[in-house]
Amino acid sequence: MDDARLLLYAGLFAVLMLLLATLFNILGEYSRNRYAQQFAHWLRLRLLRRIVARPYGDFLQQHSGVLVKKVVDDVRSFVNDIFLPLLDSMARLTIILLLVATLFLVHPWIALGAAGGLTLYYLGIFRLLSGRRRLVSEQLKIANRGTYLHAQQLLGGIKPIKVHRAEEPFIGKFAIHSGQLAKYTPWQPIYANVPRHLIEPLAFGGLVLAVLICAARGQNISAILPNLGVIALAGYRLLPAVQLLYGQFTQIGTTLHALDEVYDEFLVAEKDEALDRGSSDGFFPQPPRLTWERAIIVENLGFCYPGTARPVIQNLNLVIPKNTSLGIVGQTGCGKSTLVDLLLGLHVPSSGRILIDDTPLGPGNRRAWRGGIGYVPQDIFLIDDTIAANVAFGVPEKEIDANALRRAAGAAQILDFIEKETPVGWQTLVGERGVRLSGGQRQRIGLARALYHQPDLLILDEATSALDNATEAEVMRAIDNLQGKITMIVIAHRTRTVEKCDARLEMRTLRRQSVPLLPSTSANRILRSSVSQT
Ligand SMILES: Nc1ncnc2c1ncn2[C@@H]1O[C@H](COP(=O)(O)OP(=O)(O)OP(=O)(O)O)[C@@H](O)[C@H]1O
Repeated sequence: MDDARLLLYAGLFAVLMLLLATLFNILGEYSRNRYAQQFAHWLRLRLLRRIVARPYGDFLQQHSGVLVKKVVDDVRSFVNDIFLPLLDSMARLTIILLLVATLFLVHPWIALGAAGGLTLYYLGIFRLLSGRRRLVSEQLKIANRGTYLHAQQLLGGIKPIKVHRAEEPFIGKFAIHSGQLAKYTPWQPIYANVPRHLIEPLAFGGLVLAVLICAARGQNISAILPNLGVIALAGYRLLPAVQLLYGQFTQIGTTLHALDEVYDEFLVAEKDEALDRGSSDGFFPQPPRLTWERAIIVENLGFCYPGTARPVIQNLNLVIPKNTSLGIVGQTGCGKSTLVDLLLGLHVPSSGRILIDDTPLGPGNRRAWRGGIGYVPQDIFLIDDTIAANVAFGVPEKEIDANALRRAAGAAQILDFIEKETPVGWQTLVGERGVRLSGGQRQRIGLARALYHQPDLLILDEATSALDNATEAEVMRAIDNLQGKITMIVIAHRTRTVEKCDARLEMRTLRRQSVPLLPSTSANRILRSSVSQT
């Protein structure tokens, strides 16, 4: 084989090797990123399940924007700015150890000196800046929360904000946090790169100084040149690797707030009592609905919201026989919706209990209990989807029963509107929170949703308040048709809305806790008497 051919083969082999190395690099990078993103997906889901499994009361304490940020932004930040750099650091550390080991074989003292010097230098600067890094991390945590919270508040409440011409104050609140983000984020790369900026002149100056000292001592410079060459080569190979490792640790340090946010959520959810039992593993079973024959019995029920000293309900006793209706009236703020939330198993009573026949309502059976309840709240929550999806709420699209939809919509007096007045009938999109519907239409869709699953117990919390007199009369007629067939609890401000109910409970606002509440003349008795009247 002549020289030219040998050269050609060698060249081709070298190019092939380079291509292979590039391919491995690309594959390695893809696998690493894929692994990290799969981990992020797993973490997001797990975190979301944990959050959703928390008791309803917890959601009254925390803004949903902050929870959304945890699931979306903090997990992304944790994986991209902590987890991936940690993975990289392992690889980087291996390279550094290999370089030092190679150098050790060539020149042990120089290897030890370089390793020791660099370690001391980087550790020193890392420690020196630790306070600043913590501060930046803390400020970024607050600013991140603030931007999410205020953006959500501004865009979620756009109607009243426009009407009250309050755009600027709301944008101003957002701007404060956004400004903090802009102020503290640029420090992240600065802290990461400070040692690099310093070490280059330091290292070069050190080499020059070594040469000058040798020259001053009259040593032969050419004798130390090989050593200096080894030092320069070590520095040339080692420095970028050490610098990258340092940069990654610094990035981790300034993003620790994301880890805090994710970790805190797991800590809260880890506490057994903080989880909705039955979904404590983060999965939500769908047990068959609870069957009951006789009555819902409320025994000495008391409830006080967490963090408040004043009970909203105290010593309440009540029997709601199956297939009867109970009307609840009372002045605003007296606890009607709270009582309903207790009956729905959303709050845990502070005292007393609720029995379904003889079974106390509790963590073990509340999902089964809710399976048989149709509930129409004061504010109907509509998803940005079709009318069909909103009525069948939570039923997968393919499993939606068209007959059940029509039956429920008919009873809620909304069938004609859906089928004759909307552009594409059941497939019409309602817009974010149902903005394309009137208040009355939203309420009737809410009622249809409650009736879709043919509940055993129908709870209407001011369900007809947004309807005009004629429509309310129509809806009430439909509801009255259910009298005697299912159990109903009807909350209303207007007494005439509940006049056809079998029993009526008049609730009153409780006074201060120190005053003995509900003696024989208070709401309990009114309730008992009104129930026993029927
Ligand atoms: N999450 C909460 N934390 C603390 N207190 C609360 C909470 N929710 C409601 N309250 C208080 O509990 C009391 C009862 O509220 P609830 O909503 O049950 O009244 P309501 O009778 O349904 O009123 P309305 O007729 O106006 O709907 C009120 O004084 C209210 O301020």
